[in-house]
Amino acid sequence: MTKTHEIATEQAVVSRFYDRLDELRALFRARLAAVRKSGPSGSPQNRSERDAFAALYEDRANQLDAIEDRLCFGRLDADDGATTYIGRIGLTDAEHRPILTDWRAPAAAPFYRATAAHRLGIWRRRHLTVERRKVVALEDDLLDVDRPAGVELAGEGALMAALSQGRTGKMHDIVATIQSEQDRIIRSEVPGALVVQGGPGTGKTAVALHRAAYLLYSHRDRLSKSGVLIVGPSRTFLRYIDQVLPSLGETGVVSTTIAGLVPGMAITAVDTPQAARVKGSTAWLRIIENAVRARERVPAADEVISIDGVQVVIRRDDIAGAIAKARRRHKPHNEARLTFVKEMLRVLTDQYLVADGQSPDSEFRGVVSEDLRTNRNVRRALNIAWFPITAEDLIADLFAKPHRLEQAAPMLSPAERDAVRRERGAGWSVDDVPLVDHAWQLLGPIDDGSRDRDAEREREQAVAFARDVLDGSGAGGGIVDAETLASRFSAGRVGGSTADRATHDRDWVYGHIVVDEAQELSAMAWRSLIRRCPTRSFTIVGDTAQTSSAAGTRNWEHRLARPFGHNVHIETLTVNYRTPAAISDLAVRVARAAGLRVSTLTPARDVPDAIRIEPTGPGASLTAALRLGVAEAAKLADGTVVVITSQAPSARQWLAQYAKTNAGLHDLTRISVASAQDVKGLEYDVVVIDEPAAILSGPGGAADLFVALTRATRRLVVSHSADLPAGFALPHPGR
Ligand SMILES: Nc1ncnc2c1ncn2[C@@H]1O[C@H](COP(=O)(O)OP(=O)(O)OP(=O)(O)O)[C@@H](O)[C@H]1O
Repeated sequence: MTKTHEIATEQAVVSRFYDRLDELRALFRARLAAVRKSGPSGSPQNRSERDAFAALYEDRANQLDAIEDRLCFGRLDADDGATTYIGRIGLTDAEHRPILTDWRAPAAAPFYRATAAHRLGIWRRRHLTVERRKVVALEDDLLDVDRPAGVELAGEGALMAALSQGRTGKMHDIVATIQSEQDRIIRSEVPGALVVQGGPGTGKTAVALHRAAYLLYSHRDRLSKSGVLIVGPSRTFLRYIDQVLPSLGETGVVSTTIAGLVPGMAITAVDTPQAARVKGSTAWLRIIENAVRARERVPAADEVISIDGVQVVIRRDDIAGAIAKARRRHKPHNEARLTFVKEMLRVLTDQYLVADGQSPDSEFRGVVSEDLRTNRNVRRALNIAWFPITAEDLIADLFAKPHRLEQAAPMLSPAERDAVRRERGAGWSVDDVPLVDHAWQLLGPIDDGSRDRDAEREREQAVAFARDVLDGSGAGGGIVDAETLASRFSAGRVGGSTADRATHDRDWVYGHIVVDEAQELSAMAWRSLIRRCPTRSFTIVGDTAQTSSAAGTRNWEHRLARPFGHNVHIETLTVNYRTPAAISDLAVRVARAAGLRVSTLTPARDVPDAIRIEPTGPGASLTAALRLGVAEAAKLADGTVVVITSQAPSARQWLAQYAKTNAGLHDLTRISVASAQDVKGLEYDVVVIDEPAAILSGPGGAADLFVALTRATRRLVVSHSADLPAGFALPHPGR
């Protein structure tokens, strides 16, 4: 058969898959519309079934809508004559016979694993390149050279084609070209923490995301209820990866940064390396506990308070007893405070009634207790003894008030305590987030009654709705009243998707957590994550050579031993799929010369003229870099350019001004400006680095320069007026 015929044959198959996809989309949309049309009436059971079906149809319709490009990308031909088509999702025909196999199904594994040496019963693996529903190319890997094939051998053509494409600013899935070392990790059933260590561009992020999709597929029952959390280094990074899982048909995943773990904390401050190191230590588990305990204290002396001429004494012994009683409840501080206050009010009410000549069982007991509760002096005295406080206030106080920190943190040296000193209102840093998170666990929310009021309002609405249902349907008949019905409604309520509920619940426990750029996490940040997944089912990806945070790690075993014990399995990726060989080699040389312990990197490809070094006059490097960036962007037919500089704010101003004065002259949408920190985990077609020596001597040091040097998929341009750091000398200098 000629190649054209082969393509036509495959086109017929692929068109059938798209027809079926369209049919299913229409089917689920119609079902969803029908369920929604049935309205809110019906028995409570009908109503909750209706909600469940609506959620199911909506999920499936959304999933089918998200799948469009490259629905089918592969075909396996087995020795026994069977043919299997591999796609992003599985499809069955109208008679429920499988026609397309999900890439995550066991039957699809040979597509990624089979080699000539280990054929796994497969003689041909075919890559289909499909653009807008049209089959445009075929590439075959013949695993049994004795078998004839109609088309020429294509080897790694599909992979190379994928790697050479212009970048769009969004990460794409790699489902059609996953390599076998990556597939092993994606499908790994390792319990506990699976660490994927690898140099830049080795596909760690891609592997982590595909593993999340794989786990959601193969452990759907468990994970669809608990959900998967993805933790990335920045919001920009999360935006960069946000299409990957939907394109694989998975929409129910929550993503966040460490900073985003505590809602409402705006990160505006940056810690010194010394402060970051101190704040990352698990000594804070004890320090914060001490700080909370310091808000539960027996006063120095008894206090006499007069209420309407009757005297009551707030006795130290009574306070000590009430504190002990409240602590025995093992509830968070703000919640346990209710027990403390209740106990003190009981004691004070007794005192008052006796002092007023009444019996302790007096019918006025309730009134007296309420008077005491609302009395300003009583309130103040009880607050001093058991202070209601938010997590943010507790931590801000520790930083701002040296005596409080000294009291809570005797294990820190005076220099360490000084390092974390910060005025109130000076803003939060990312290293503060795990501390506030831990404080929140020990404190809980302050109960100001608003939660009760909200719950009460919600309940009133539920009862009103239940009454309507009873009136409208004639159901109940004295067997069930509106209140009971309302309770049943709320018990069986469908409260949005798992991802929605997880996002809004601070105590949510996930079934699995994926952590990217995990080398940056401090020991305290690991605590925050473990609390969100106590089963310790984690995929952890990172590169210890790229660590820039002083609180991060350079050794996985060391950092993960405490939170995970022996449950840590480390895998390594070595092939660099991103950077052309010349750039990859340069980056490794510079990093090693700067003292980084860089993992071995084997570049998957090279491109000619990948490096250009541009010396400039003193002080002219940044402007030169920006001009070079603009020129590179003008040359690109597709793709993105970034100028990485330690002076990002000035560079942004320059670019904005340039855009104004050269309006219409250049398309500046392809070019952006960033610091080395900003580009962690990201990639661009062309990278222009301004003054590498300045990045090397900046806060992130060699790791930041290594990150900057490894972002380019096509070309690296270096602008410098200062001497280049060691390792830059090119074996064959670029122009
Ligand atoms: N099997 C593959 N097929 C096609 N593209 C791949 C494959 N593996 C990785 N890539 C591509 O290589 C690039 C680098 O991958 P990725 O960002 O996952 O690397 P990384 O190891 O996380 O890098 P870094 O440490 O710099 O963040 C991406 O464009 C990714 O799509």
